[in-house]
Amino acid sequence: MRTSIATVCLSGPLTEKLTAAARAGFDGVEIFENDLLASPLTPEEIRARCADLGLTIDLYQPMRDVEALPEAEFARSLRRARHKFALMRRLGADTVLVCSSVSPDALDDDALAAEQLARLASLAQDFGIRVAYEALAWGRHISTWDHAWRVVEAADHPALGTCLDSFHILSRDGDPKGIADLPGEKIFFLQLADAPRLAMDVLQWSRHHRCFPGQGGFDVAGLVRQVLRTGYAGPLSLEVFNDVFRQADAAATAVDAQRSLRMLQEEVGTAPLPPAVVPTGVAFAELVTPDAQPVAGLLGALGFARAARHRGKPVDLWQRGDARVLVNTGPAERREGTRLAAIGLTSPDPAGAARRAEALLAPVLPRRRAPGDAPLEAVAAPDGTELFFCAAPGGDAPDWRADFTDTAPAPADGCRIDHVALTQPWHHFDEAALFHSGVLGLRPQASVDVADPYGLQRSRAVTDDAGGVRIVLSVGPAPTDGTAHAQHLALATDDVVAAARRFRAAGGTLLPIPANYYDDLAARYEFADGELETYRDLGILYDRDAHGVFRHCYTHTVGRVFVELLQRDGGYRGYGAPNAPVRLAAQHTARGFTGG
Ligand SMILES: O=C(O)c1ccc(O)c(O)c1
Ligand SMILES: [Mg+2]
Repeated sequence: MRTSIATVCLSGPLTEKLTAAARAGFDGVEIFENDLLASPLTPEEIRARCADLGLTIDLYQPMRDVEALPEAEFARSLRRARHKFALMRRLGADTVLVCSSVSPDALDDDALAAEQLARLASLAQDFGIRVAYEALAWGRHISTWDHAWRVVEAADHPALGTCLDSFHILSRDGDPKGIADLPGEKIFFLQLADAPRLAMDVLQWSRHHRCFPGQGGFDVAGLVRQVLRTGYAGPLSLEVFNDVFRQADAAATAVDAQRSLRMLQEEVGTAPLPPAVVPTGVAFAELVTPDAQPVAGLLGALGFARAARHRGKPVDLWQRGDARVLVNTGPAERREGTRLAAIGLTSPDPAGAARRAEALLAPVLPRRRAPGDAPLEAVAAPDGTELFFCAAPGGDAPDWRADFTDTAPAPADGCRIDHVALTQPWHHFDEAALFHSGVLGLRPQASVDVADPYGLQRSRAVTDDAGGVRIVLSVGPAPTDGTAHAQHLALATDDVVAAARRFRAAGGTLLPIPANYYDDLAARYEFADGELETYRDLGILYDRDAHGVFRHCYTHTVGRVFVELLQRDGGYRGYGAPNAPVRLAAQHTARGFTGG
């Protein structure tokens, strides 16, 4: 199906919005009146620009407070409309959106609304224009899709149809079932938006918190399926009012938007995608650093050994048990300090995983192959993290480890990468969750808010069902210090107490946790003799859920990166979220002597 996006979704001047929409692969746009009013281009120039970019203007909007008015006022509506229709001819737009009146002067009179909308449609018809009537969820008298439809049906004018907007329908818990019975040719337009479930005034919710389908809590696909049953043949158009998108880079937002529509189309069956290939494990995490020494110190104290060296690049493989960390000191990587730059994901079908990623607009990375290197497929996540799709060892596909030589034995124990936590740039959070779930086929978990001493941190994990891959995405308060950019690598061990002691004995610094935390723990849980004292001594944090127990502690930070040592017992599923405020505060306190 054709895809369209409202200019209100994107930041910047109109021309930048149009360029971003076209580059991301949209077929058309809805032009918001304010974007046109603020543009130095004439309507003819805007029309030409759209044509050059291969975009159609699918909708012009909105006209407000038009219908169910006393006659003298309605005459003024018609006068306004005549101007707008003349403008639309210059633009080359043939559908106008009229939203249900919010005017205190509007009368609660469906027959009058129908009669006046028919007169408006007659005028529109003279200009070759169609009127799409939409119920705003906060409309004064008409606020539901079925009410708007009844008025359109009563008006019975060929140039009058309805516009369905998923936000207005689903925010009111409207039942979209009856939509399938509408005549498809009378649905003149379909606007799509998702939103998180929030208990707030519906107008504020709509104007500030809409998001792209798949990023909120609405069943947008269910609604689209109903609409498709009618034979609706117009575009799928995104109309998202969102405070973050208004400020974010338009090009990235447009890609995020198009990705969400592609996933939606896959879900409703109108445009298939290469199937998701869910990764089964973390093959490696890659740190890039200008200075190998502090990283080697950290990994060495954690019990890792340098197990191999890349044949052609300054990259070392450090390993402990099943946890593998690449340390890259290549010259091109040195500018940004120590950071977690890449994740290798074990994939049952690396080429298939890359095909899906590409179909979902992930930038495909050059393979940067030296002669003889394993041809690794790689794409970039929205935050720039490189994701490598690695074949499982022992199969037919090339093994990334074949590129490494000087192999030495690594300590064999139960250590593995439990999760990788990546702080997202603030405007990429929803995009990141959609990317990791849609592109990688990982399941998004509930979003949690955690208090940081200087703001609020939101975080959300995406995981495979078996727990082989867990990526924790978070977005923090405005960057005031290093904690806002922090990334971490969480290592699961069979004995976190032993791992913490070993780390400290080897010269590592564990994040000190305030005594008050342990006094509170003592109040909440019963511990065996000496247990709590051990945790207090090592800075180990403790949590329980319905399944089991979680114990974890944190190392000092190198560059942007720190390591969490953890032990999951009895099938504990979370990440110790109740402890996160204490950890964040401790990291703020500790910075300065961490060497970060
Ligand atoms: O918030 C509004 O006013 C508004 C305007 C036009 C729309 O299509 C819409 O869904 C909302
Ligand atoms: Mg709308």
